[in-house]
Amino acid sequence: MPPRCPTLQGTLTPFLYPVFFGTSARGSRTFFNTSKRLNEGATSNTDTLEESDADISHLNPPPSDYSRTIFSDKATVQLFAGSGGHGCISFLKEKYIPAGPANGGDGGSGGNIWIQAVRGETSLHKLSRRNILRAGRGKNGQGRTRGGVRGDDIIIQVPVGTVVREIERVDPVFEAEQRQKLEAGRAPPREGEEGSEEGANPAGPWKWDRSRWLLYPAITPQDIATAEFPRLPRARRPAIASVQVAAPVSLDLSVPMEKPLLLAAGAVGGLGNPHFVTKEVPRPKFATKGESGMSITLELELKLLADVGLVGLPNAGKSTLLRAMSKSRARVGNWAFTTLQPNIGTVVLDDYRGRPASHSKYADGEPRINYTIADIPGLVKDAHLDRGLGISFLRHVERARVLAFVVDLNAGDAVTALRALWKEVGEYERMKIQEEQEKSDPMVEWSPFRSVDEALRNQNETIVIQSGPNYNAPLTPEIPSIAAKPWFVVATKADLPGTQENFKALREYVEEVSGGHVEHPSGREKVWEGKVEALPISAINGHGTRQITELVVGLLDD
Ligand SMILES: Nc1nc2c(ncn2[C@@H]2O[C@H](COP(=O)(O)OP(=O)(O)OP(=O)(O)O)[C@@H](O)[C@H]2O)c(=O)[nH]1
Ligand SMILES: [Mg+2]
Repeated sequence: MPPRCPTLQGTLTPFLYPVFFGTSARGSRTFFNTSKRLNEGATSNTDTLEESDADISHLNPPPSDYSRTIFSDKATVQLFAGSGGHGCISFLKEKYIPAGPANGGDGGSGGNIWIQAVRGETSLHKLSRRNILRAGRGKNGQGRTRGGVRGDDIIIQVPVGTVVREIERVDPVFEAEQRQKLEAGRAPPREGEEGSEEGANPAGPWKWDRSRWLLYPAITPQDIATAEFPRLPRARRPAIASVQVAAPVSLDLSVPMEKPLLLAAGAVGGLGNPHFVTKEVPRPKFATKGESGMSITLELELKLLADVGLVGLPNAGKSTLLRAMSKSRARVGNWAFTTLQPNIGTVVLDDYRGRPASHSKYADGEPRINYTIADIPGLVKDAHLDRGLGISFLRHVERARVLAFVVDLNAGDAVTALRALWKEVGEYERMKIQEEQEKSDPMVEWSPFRSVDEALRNQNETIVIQSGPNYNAPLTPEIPSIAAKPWFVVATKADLPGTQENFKALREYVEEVSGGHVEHPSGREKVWEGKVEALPISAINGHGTRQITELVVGLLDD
């Protein structure tokens, strides 16, 4: 493993504050030497870029250079799995066989709905605009025992980092199963008492159920009245339903998926008339209709997965920093709330032009070639009381592995700003824990009486109080506390005059926090115990960004 942030003390942007680092000439040599050592002779493209002011026009861009991306991090969608096609009523008819046997095919099953987290997607805006997604309906069966064609499937592709929660589910097959169970357990009617409203005697004969049976077109109303139907087949599920995500859906899609996951299986098709051939009824003039597809309402929430999350007050210079470190074209402006939605930038460590620019490795041993930074709208004081844009955007940095607190050295006391930021982060965490607790509070399941009769007999009303979390598949991994994440402070606008004192005070404060001499700004007990760095930078000139990369790579490797 490479030494973590090897000579950070010696390389702390000496060109910004030479006073802190001895003479400027010695300081800059140290910087280049360190870079050389770190890169082991790598082509110093980045060095030259960073140290010269040649290509910094993109850091203070004209409005034409902003990219405007459509972004949405929340969506509620209603999914309809495909209904099954109807069975067919048909009879063989050939030259010398005028009235042959039944040969109607079964209906095709409805389309399934899948979900897959993929790398290319970055936002949920397509889903939030659609709202309703319907898989294809299965086609009806045909004569000559030809089955209906399956309905078209839908694959919902979402960005990596999407959390999916179920809000509502209507599953006709489940309801039919419950009804059948209920009927099976029902006490036989007492003497002199009428049967149920369906008039179904368990032993038959059964009457026509309009919603389930399909009749031969030539059948007359008299035929229907007198005809006896066989018992309705049980509600069926397709075989693929066995791999369906267990209800209620609760998924955390935090890695790209090779194969999609089945959310809702399409319903099975109806049965053709050959299924109902008996000795008494050799030519049945009925078939069953396809099952109706289930519908699920899902709430999707995107929590961006970046390695570094930038947390700062509005106008602190977060977006400029992102532009300085990556190819992001985030909007920059000298007013608060320039950024209205999160931006992600990728810092390339290895541009494949020479030897690798870092010896950093991912957990699986692969060399790290880049890392990502998330820039979010600025937090204001009392953001947790819904001031400014609120703290909802913090969920995008909540999952970042490293937090970078961006403090403007030219906007008042930097220590106060840093403490205010930590306070908002702490409030966000407190609210989140409270929300999680509410979610896992006991749920009451209540199935009411279905008829006056049941109420009089006091049957079938059940109240089940489930204890513990109601999600039986809690895929959401345990997220470590935000205060336990590695963090550092980026002090921006260090190029402006009169910022030195402010930075000095900030650095002293941060050192005291690291040494445990003052209370951690989050006010929490369990906090990250590493050494907190404060890096002075001038993002607008591209100065000091390399130190951030060195520090981040070291922290990511830990
Ligand atoms: N002098 C100087 N100005 C800077 C520096 N970094 C950013 N600025 C300026 O500060 C202003 C705000 O920069 P932004 O990057 O838009 O700030 P932000 O934190 O993203 O702001 P919001 O998105 O509104 O939260 C812009 O006018 C930048 O040009 C710096 O290092 N030095
Ligand atoms: Mg911004």
